[in-house]
Amino acid sequence: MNIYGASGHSKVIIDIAKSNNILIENIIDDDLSVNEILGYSVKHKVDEELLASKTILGIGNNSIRKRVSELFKGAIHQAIFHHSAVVSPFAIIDCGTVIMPNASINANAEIGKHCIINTGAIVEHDCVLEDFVHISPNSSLAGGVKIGEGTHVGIGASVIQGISIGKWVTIGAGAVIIKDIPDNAVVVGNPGRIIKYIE
Ligand SMILES: CC(=O)SCCNC(=O)CCNC(=O)[C@H](O)C(C)(C)COP(=O)(O)OP(=O)(O)OC[C@H]1O[C@@H](n2cnc3c(N)ncnc32)[C@H](O)[C@@H]1OP(=O)(O)O
Repeated sequence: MNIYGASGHSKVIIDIAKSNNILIENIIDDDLSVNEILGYSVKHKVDEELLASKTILGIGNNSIRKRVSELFKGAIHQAIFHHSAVVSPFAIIDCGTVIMPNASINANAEIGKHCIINTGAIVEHDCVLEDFVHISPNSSLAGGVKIGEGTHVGIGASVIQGISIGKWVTIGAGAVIIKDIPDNAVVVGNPGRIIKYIE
């Protein structure tokens, strides 16, 4: 497996690979100042061979992860799960998605491509997450929540059952979402209130 990006997020991906005995073949980053991560050397050459190879994107920022994914010409590594994550056999998890330690994904949840379900996050039954979503550590989605492309749910946030959250929304740390949220909104607090929109 290749990992593109040598960030903090990549460190946890390396942990997951090691926990599953997945061989890490290359770690690549276009930042020439980054030469090593957790004892692995970092390469900088992004060539056609790499872009045709199955790769996990170690990029935490959702919009940058989307932009970089478009370079990979359909070569996406399967989803990877830390061995401590609990993933229902009735859940559907698409390629490139990373499920961090102690996360739980319950029955009939559907998670798109290149999502991050971070440490200890809970995605309850019947949730539907589009591509490039990030559910931060210790945040919880109750049953049947829908989340649009590129949305970031901040650390420790909660979303009650049946809520629809739009695309490219930012939910602040610790927010409690009890109403539907439109695209591009930034929401904070309990109950969650929209403070601005970011295109
Ligand atoms: C493994 C990992 O590290 S995963 C990464 C996890 N990271 C996160 O969860 C980060 C989530 N980000 C946040 O919570 C941010 O504060 C954001 C995105 C909501 C807002 O950030 P900014 O756009 O920079 O807003 P800014 O800091 O200027 O705050 C604007 C207002 O909202 C308030 N505010 C910001 N964040 C929050 C929050 N989480 N809860 C309550 N109020 C908040 C500020 O106090 C400020 O209020 P004021 O105008 O009355 O002074």
